[in-house]
Amino acid sequence: MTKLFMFEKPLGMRDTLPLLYEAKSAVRKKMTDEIKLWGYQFIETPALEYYETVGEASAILDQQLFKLLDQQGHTLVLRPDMTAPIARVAASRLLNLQIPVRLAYDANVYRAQQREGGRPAEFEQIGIECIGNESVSAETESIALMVSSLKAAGLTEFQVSIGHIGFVQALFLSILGTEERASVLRKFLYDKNYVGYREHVKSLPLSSIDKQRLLDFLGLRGGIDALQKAEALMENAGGAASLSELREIMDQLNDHDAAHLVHIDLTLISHMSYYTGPLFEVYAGNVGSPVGNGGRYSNLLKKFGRDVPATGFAVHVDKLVEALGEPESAAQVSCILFSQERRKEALECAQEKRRNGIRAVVQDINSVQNVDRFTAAYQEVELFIGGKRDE
Ligand SMILES: N[C@@H](Cc1c[nH]c[nH+]1)C(=O)O
Repeated sequence: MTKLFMFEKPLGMRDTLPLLYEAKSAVRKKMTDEIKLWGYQFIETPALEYYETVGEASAILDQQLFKLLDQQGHTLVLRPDMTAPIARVAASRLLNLQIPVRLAYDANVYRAQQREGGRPAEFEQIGIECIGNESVSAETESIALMVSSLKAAGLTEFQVSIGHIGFVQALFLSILGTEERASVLRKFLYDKNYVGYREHVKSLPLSSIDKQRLLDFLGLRGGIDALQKAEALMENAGGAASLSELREIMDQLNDHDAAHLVHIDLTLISHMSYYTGPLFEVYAGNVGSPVGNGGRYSNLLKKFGRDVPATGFAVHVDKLVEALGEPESAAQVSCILFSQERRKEALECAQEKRRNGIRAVVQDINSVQNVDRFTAAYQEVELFIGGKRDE
């Protein structure tokens, strides 16, 4: 008997059919090859982690975690990102061997979704983490490698925005006084709800000068001149160090020949609350949300007993594939149809093709119901049917 909902999947879960699978694996190969060329080492970690350690460190809303219980009664989570599991591995083992350590990953992560038709709850990220590197050059390398791996994947049109959470915090706290008020404004920025932000600022019990500063803050985007405007807006609010870090990063990106792809956006706020310094996002084509993002997180490793800063990025593979557009064509596959008496010839023909890197399907014609429909999916059809031809 057919069960109701037999073909349904849990909210946010998706199947990957052949065409998309091919596109993803091509992108995956190009990106991971590029990351390896920069000396990063790929690692794998389990999909399930303890809630109390990695789950809490992951800095994502609790309601977005998939939780379950193991046989011993411990709460487990499906990892919502790879940064926290990598911090766990690095802190427990790898940092004893080398500092800084450069690690990379290609893994599925899980974030529960509240609504139907929304975002995927399981998706693939390719990314890196550079752990224990104190200097600004770690951020620059992270951005430059993200740019380089996106280019390697074939992406030509994209824009990186870079901001600094330290600057936002310093400015907001100096004007608003409390973290609670600052967090309300940050939420508007995170949602990119600038109308809501403006309305909220106007309703605050502040001097008109301070209100204007908070409104002018929204304009701190663009080229290097945005940093000058930010300096003017700061009025001793602190945050000068953040701005000079950004200046330094932009300067260094010139040497990586990537500065033209990066612009300043001091209003940038991430969904990840562990960022402590520069943070960035990359947008491409007409994909509505970032294809990748990253930044510096200085306090995460402390949760695993190692007080070192780190930085990294992750690219959302499905969004990258979406930005790259439809693949030109499906993979080329030859179809070799045979009847029993010529099976050997058919197999030899297939072997020869495969040796030359050509994909080949070998199919007994007796099991094909409709030859035209079956062969329509293949680029080339060869027949080994009937009595052997006299050579
Ligand atoms: N883990 C972050 C991306 C990142 C990697 N390293 C630093 N940040 C995310 O999923 O959004």
